[in-house]
Amino acid sequence: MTLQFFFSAVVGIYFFSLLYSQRSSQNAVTGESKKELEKLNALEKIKLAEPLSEKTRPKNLSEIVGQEEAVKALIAALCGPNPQHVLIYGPPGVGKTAAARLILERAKHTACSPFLPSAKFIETDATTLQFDERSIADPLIGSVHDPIYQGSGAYGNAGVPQPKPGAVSNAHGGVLFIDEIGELHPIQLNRLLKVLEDRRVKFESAYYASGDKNIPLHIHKIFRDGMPADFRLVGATTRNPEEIPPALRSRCVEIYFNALDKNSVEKIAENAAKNAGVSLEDGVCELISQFADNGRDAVSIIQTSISAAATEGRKNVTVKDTEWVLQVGKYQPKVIAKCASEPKVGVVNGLSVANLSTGYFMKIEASAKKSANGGSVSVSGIIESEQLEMRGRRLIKKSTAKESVENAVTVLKNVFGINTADFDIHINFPGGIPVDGPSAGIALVCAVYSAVKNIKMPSDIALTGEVSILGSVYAVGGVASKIEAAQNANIKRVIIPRDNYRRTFEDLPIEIICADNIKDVIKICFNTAENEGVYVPGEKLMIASASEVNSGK
Ligand SMILES: Nc1ncnc2c1ncn2[C@@H]1O[C@H](COP(=O)(O)OP(=O)(O)OP(=O)(O)O)[C@@H](O)[C@H]1O
Repeated sequence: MTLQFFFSAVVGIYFFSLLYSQRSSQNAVTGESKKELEKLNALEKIKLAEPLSEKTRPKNLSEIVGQEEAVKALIAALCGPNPQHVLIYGPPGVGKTAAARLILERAKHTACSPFLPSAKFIETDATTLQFDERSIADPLIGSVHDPIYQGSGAYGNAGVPQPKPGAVSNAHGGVLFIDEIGELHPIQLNRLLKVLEDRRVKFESAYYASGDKNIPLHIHKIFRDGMPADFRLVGATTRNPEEIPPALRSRCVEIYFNALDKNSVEKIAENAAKNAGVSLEDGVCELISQFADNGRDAVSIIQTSISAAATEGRKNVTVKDTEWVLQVGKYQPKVIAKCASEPKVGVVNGLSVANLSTGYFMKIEASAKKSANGGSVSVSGIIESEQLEMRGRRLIKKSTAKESVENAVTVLKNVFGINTADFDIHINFPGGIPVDGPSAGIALVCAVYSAVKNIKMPSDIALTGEVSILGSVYAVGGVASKIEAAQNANIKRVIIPRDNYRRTFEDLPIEIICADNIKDVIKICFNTAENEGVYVPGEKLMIASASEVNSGK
């Protein structure tokens, strides 16, 4: 009896002290939490003014400058009754993110759109989405927090696995924007594609048992049916289309954003100042456009100029303010290549393109010296090879420009009977512009032809087109962007492959001439009064008018 009483007393004291320590630790936690909550509320009350970056941001799609076609394509893809997934290509800072943000707002105001007013725009960046092989934490797709990782939380103690939604579920019913989507790990991309297919995320856990009564109903439902993830994907990338996995490309509408021209950069600076409620002295926008490579640079220069003016209590930005910003920011003026005013021997205007959307005007130079030693061909100014990161693989690509030079030399032999072994030929690509070899084909033939024959190449013509070793001219990519680059360089005529011709080119303020064969190209370029008497292959013709050539006469 005494022993029984003793044991009951010990057990009683044990449970009392356990209860007491639980109560006191609960009190301590509640007290600590109260203090933290007060601190958080105090932080919430502190508000700085709206950041300039938000004030200056475009407020609607009409403020997205220089991307009219791309914005039209975005509206078609996302604002109709059946929105599609979209992949946006384009250089950095040209409005891809800004346009994607605004497109959902437009869709919400379109009667036939399935996006509800509450639809969310979830933004994430693939470069910050770390890939976790064990899927313990996956901010993109979501993950299951197994009890072992939850510690002593309520679910952890009860042995309940907890599914955590990722960005794909947070975007349910809205748009998921993934910047730099080309940087996603291949396994992350495969998981994303599966979600696009199923429109929900399926979770698995070794801790889940369908008959476990401890597990709450909502968790049973998630494991059984998956978590909803019906959204439209908008991926943006600065990479080239061929570097993006075909499985992703085939599920998306592909839209191209252009590099911005001088006028667009000026307009962006002007709009940013207007949105910030600041006036600009004449010449500020013009000055910015000489230094800013893209819209982001323009806005950033404007923002700092506004801040500089504000330190003196002004709401107007002067040219001096901006000059100071450019000087302290070590901005360098952009070099905009223009065509030469005089024709020259061996100097040809070429056109190239990056991302299929950014055209470049570039010079190609050739010299040919008589050789007594069997001749030689050398090339300078090109990158010999480039390394591509492609879905986890590293590829080394040989320069296609070098191969094109070899093709051009063969064309001179095969088509024009020129013995190139009589010359030391040097071809130079000045300016460090990326050269897409095949499309420089016809320009290369003209450069070497001009150098070998010692006849001048007109300075107002630019060329793009691939040439076969038998002289046919083949279609190339990015012709519209190349023509735009030619216009900016004050070019008057552009020779393009006939298969690249589009009716819309008729409305351009620049003459577009189509060619099927390299002989046509040589006639157009060299059969000029200035070259009278110089050998030009084929019968001697007057330069055909653009309409004659374009209609194939
Ligand atoms: N075409 C444009 N029209 C209007 N504003 C622009 C344009 N391009 C850039 N901007 C301005 O620059 C800011 C940054 O541009 P944005 O983030 O949209 O570029 P991005 O193309 O998405 O670049 P990145 O690939 O580096 O993310 C925008 O918030 C906007 O203020």
